[in-house]
Amino acid sequence: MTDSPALPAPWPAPVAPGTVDATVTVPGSKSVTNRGLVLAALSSEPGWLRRPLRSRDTLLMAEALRTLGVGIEETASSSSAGSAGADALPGGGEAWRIIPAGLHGPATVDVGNAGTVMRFLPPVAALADGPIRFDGDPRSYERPLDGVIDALRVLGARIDDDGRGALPMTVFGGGAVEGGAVEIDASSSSQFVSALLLSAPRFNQGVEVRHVGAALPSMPHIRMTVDMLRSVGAQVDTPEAGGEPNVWRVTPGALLGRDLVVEPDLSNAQPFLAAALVTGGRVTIPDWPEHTTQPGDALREIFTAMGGSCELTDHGLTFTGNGKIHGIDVDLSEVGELTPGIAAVAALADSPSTLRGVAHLRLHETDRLAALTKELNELGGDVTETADGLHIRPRPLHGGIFHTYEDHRLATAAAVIGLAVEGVEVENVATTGKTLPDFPAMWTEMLDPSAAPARRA
Ligand SMILES: O=C(O)C1=C[C@@H](OP(=O)(O)O)[C@@H](O)[C@H](O)C1
Ligand SMILES: C=C(OP(=O)(O)O)C(=O)O
Repeated sequence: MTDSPALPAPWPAPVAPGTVDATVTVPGSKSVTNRGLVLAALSSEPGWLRRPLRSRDTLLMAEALRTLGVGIEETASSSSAGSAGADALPGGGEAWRIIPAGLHGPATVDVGNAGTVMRFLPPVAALADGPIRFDGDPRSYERPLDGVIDALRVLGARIDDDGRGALPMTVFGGGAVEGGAVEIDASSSSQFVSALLLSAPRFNQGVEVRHVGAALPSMPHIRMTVDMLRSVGAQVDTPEAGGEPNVWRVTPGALLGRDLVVEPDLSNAQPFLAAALVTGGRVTIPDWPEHTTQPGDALREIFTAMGGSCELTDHGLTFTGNGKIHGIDVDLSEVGELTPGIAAVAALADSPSTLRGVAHLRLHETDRLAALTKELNELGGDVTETADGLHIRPRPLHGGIFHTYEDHRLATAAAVIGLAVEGVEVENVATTGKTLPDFPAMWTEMLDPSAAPARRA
């Protein structure tokens, strides 16, 4: 948890020159893009992903699928336009055309530090032919994967790991997975459940996943998995649809190639909405979906409870701050990825906050509870870790380096603090590239909309 000498100079987080008044177009959802890629790769016909997120996590997913034999091509705006060639991924066509093919090894998958890649792809690899090695950033070795590894073994896959139930590992794909019933403890990550459900239509017997153990976090992300599976023709039984609690069933069957438009990433909208709250200004996020399974939608309620108001219109979601920020006592277990941004706002509030239900954040990109506590306290804050969250007592803060631990959401949280506190410097702001590569420029543009043309020129 120290500075790396190789890192560039920290980014001076700009203090808000006044009340923010901006419209911020947020790129596509990481969670939708990576599910869309996996489902399209497993389909029986080509599909489209429009306005996909292009960030480290999604490019790693695309690259891994290509390594396994899937075609992913950059295209212009419509399906009648020709492909720009398979090597154009990181740049910017408007859509990806995904052409499923026989999945095969030998291959090596770099998961980076992407939970979606390290959890969603091993079941895909088990369906492939040949050995597929999984490796990633040092932190990926520490993030839990046992639920996926153990379940795949029960369902008929062969996996060699070093016995810790974590990366690095090799999946020896046998070209098919028998599937069937399996019990897992997914209390450390909902992504275990999502991972098994996403590939299950291709298992010989489909799957019945039963979660046993402490409460499951991030339920909206499991609903997102179920909705997206159904949208490509899969049959899924869920607890919500009158089934047994904590049991999901997927019937084997072919998946359809679809044309999917990716919603903006509502969790990445968070720092911009927070800017309206913190400065008493107004921020509009275009294309905010009326109905969504994204956890970021909960910000409408959470940030309204902390001050200000929001309105969803044809123009998008407009959040208007009123110059006051109130503390909050809230269970974030369903929306854990919002915790760093809520903690930042809470540190600037007029009363204490308690953020609960997020013990599993200790196993995210970094130990988020420890990192938030340390970094906010080093700026003069008064934050204590609880068994399952944070207690935040606002204090006058001062400037200093905010370390980010290769965690995109720590970096964006620091930028929110910097709006109100002079001299906050964000270490390794480039780590926002995990899900939002353009963050520093978007932030500057939000504070000074006249900067927009220069950036685009
Ligand atoms: O399935 C997904 O896309 C995600 C599920 C959640 O993971 P956990 O359940 O591990 O918190 C969330 O925090 C992560 O950012 C994305
Ligand atoms: C926890 C997160 O990511 P991952 O998909 O790597 O789990 C996150 O984006 O907040």
